[in-house]
Amino acid sequence: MAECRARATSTLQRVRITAPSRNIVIMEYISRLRPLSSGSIPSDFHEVIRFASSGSSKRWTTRQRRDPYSREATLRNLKSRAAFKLLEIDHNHHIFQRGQTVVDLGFAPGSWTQVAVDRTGGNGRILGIDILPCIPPKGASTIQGNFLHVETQREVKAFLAEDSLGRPVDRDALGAAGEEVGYIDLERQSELSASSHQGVDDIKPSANASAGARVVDVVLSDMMANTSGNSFRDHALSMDLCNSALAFALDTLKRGGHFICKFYSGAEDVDLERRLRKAFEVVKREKPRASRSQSREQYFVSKTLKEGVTKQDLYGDLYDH
Ligand SMILES: C[S@@+](CC[C@H](N)C(=O)[O-])C[C@H]1O[C@@H](n2cnc3c(N)ncnc32)[C@H](O)[C@@H]1O
Repeated sequence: MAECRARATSTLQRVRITAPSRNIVIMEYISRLRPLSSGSIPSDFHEVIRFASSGSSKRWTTRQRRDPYSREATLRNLKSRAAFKLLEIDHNHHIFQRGQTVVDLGFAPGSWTQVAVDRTGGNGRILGIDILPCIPPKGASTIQGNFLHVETQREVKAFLAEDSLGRPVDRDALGAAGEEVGYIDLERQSELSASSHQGVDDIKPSANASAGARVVDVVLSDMMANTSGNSFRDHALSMDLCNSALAFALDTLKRGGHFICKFYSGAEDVDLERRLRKAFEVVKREKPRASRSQSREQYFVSKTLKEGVTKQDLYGDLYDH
């Protein structure tokens, strides 16, 4: 069954890559005309954090209203309060630089993606993946699919291997300077180009796509399904997601690249930490202040991929696809 479905909304362009097994459709946000101004992402976010309380109100809505991170996220046009976790991690560990390629696993609703777009200076290459359908934040491309499925990961690698995909788009190439290009124009343009030359609908993955091109500077994973209340089950699922994300990162990160992943603490997180230490120069556990104190979530911040480490070194043939 196709996991990645075609979706189109205004200012989105449909891009088809011919994957080995089937056609997939990826949403590429073509309108990089108005990247987030740096003023949209709080540089004074620690001021917000200072006012945070761990206050436990009974009702979620009341909690949201009282939560300074939620209020601040709304004011700053951020998709969710989760942005403040990544902002704190970046503040402490200096993850992002201008022009980087960033893969954001479990991106929806998109606040980490917004931070990545902003922190890479509006000219980075940002790709989000989520099992849920979600409109890409401005300046990012997204793929909908279950990241635990081999096919989804192949599609992500095929996208990354095509250097032209997900890059900032030249406004003048799309329409007259200063003019907003609408969805219908983009659709029409896409139809026209498909008939006249090799357009985005005909791009074949490069030969190195399935081998995993090492073009990524940062892999983020905030993936987690809704918690079930069964802490053993939640921990086990979280470990599956983290290990899958790490195996992917080892295939796609450049040497010196960084990997940040959320995990639900439990008996097996020491095994994950051991693997991370084999692969990265620096590994830290973080509990950002925006992470609710009653939640078992924590983050591994792993910096500087060591030379020559492969997923086979850490997992044998477990993720051999
Ligand atoms: C906590 S949310 C991420 C929030 C996001 N970082 C943000 O800032 O908006 C976790 C996301 O992981 C996604 N997710 C969970 N399991 C997944 C899977 N197997 N494949 C892809 N996405 C998954 C969920 O759909 C959800 O959107």
